[in-house]
Amino acid sequence: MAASLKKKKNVLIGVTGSVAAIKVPLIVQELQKSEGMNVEVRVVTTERGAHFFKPEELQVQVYRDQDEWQWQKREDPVLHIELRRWADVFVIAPLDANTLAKMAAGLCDNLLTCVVRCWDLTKPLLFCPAMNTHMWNHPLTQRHIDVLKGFGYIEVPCVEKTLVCGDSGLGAMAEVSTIVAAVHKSLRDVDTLL
Ligand SMILES: CC(C)(CO)[C@@H](O)C(=O)NCCC(=O)N/C=C\S
Repeated sequence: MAASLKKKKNVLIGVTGSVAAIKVPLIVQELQKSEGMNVEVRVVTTERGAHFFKPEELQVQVYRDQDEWQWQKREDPVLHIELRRWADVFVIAPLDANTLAKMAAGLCDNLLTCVVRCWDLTKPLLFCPAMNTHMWNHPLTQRHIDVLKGFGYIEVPCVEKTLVCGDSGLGAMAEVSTIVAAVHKSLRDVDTLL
């Protein structure tokens, strides 16, 4: 069946303030290809995340904190609720240490963490940690990751690399191909569930 006839799947990509966000344009491109699937991609970024890529170059809808404050009157939509309804899958790539901690504690002080805080736990939420090795090795990291996995969120584990700051070790975001494959798997799993 032609991809266009397949049921459209909506993928929301969350972007936070790790230097790995330089890979976001690649992730978007690969997900838009998605052979044999009809995938629509949108992006929600934190202000720190937007530092690492040019939202206007992505050719997809990119939501930022200020978009939440277009709300003026009672009947206006609430953006983080609209995004939770729209998305079939939510993949946060990269997930920096700060937003990891916020998610584990239920903080929701920006658009991205508000979508997380109201997320429909019957839909897949994938997270791709990315941080300096010394941050990764702090015991808080695994403690927070275990909390997220306790909610049923799916970890796409970081990998060992010589990081941009010169440190070597764990903390690098998973490869783009790994992230895309994990999203495709969760989309197929959602299909079999429905
Ligand atoms: C940027 C990329 C993808 C290049 O291969 C890789 O170094 C990475 O995932 N880094 C994320 C770790 C990080 O945020 N380091 C911050 C200070 S060292």
